[in-house]
Amino acid sequence: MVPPIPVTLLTGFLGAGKTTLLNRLLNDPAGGRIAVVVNEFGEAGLDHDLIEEAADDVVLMPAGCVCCTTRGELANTLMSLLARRSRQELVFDRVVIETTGLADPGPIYHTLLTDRTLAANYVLDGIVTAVDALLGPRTLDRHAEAQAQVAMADRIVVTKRDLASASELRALDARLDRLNGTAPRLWADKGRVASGALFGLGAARAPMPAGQALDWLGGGASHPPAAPVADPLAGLSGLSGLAGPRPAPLAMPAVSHHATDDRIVTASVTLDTPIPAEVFDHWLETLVARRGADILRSKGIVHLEGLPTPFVFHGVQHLFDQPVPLKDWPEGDSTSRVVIIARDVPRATLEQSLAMLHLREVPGAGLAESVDVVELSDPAAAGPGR
Ligand SMILES: Nc1nc2c(ncn2[C@@H]2O[C@H](COP(=O)(O)OP(=O)(O)OP(=O)(O)O)[C@@H](O)[C@H]2O)c(=O)[nH]1
Repeated sequence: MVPPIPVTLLTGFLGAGKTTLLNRLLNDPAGGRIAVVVNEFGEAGLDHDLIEEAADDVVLMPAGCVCCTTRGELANTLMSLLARRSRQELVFDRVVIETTGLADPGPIYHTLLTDRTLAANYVLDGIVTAVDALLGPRTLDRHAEAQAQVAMADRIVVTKRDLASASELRALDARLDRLNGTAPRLWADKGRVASGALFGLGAARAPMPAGQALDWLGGGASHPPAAPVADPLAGLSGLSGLAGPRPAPLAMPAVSHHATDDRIVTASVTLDTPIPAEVFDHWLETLVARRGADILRSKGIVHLEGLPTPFVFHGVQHLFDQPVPLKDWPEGDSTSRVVIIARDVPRATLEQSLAMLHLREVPGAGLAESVDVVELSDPAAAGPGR
């Protein structure tokens, strides 16, 4: 079977430096040959004009925002890329979709997953979000889209470092920690990042080594990108936001106290014993049914009862890619770890939901209500996350 083509979603607010980054990525040998999908916002087609290399491999989509008005168009564009590839008119190993600054990555991911032909031929490699070191904080104050782009990211690239003071950089760093403590962070110098740092992020569907999965699940904020985790157990325990049996060298960031960032909340759980499959399914179904639209990212390494190795799962909003089996997992280790990043869901609600994973069987109606349903089903309860 031909392996699916990895797709990178390059997102970030207007002017954050996406095109500058993309121009560098096109020259990164680690990326192989890259087909680029960009879209015009307005009529200028500015991005297209700015992309210097690989002109034949750049596909310009019609005007409109890639996340909503042109979802069908995006599907058509990706299909046309496939057709041109099979006719050997285009040769490429991966696709980068540069979204407009206002785009929410969720619907694009939706397109990739739900169109049967696209899903068979493409797989999301990762979401890369550019954040402007100088203007980023103000943008985050004002635009929920910018917060969502950060919260959903697998990698955050801070751009224009040369324009910000050391204290501004520290403040931004702390803020990004709060919005997304699980995505490794790097700095781009006029678009330059370490070779390969933005590709092969682990969301792609392939058996994944344990260390890589842990890195993907979140090694904590770091720049340069986090080194592979030498001791998978240490990495895993360190990601827990809850008290665990092991020390937590990479503790989850504290919940934001900034007024606007309070809308984005991360909660996580670590479990030492395998989870009954029905409990896991029930938990996920309940969460998605009640809060699917508010779940920006969910990811985890999950050890189910009766299975020899854990698998990696990840989702954007209510959509989930195929679970990926993990290889090289330490024998005898049954640790599971699940992280949820949500918007407008109280932290206590997320933690209550995650607590369901400790159950040994699917709760009956009475227990379900006491554990999660009351909170989860009550949108009025969704105030600023705590
Ligand atoms: N000083 C400085 N300027 C940068 C850096 N990276 C990008 N820029 C500048 O920032 C401006 C915006 O960069 P773009 O790459 O066009 O940003 P974009 O996110 O693609 O912009 P839109 O497509 O309009 O959303 C350009 O003038 C870049 O030259 C950097 O590291 N330092």
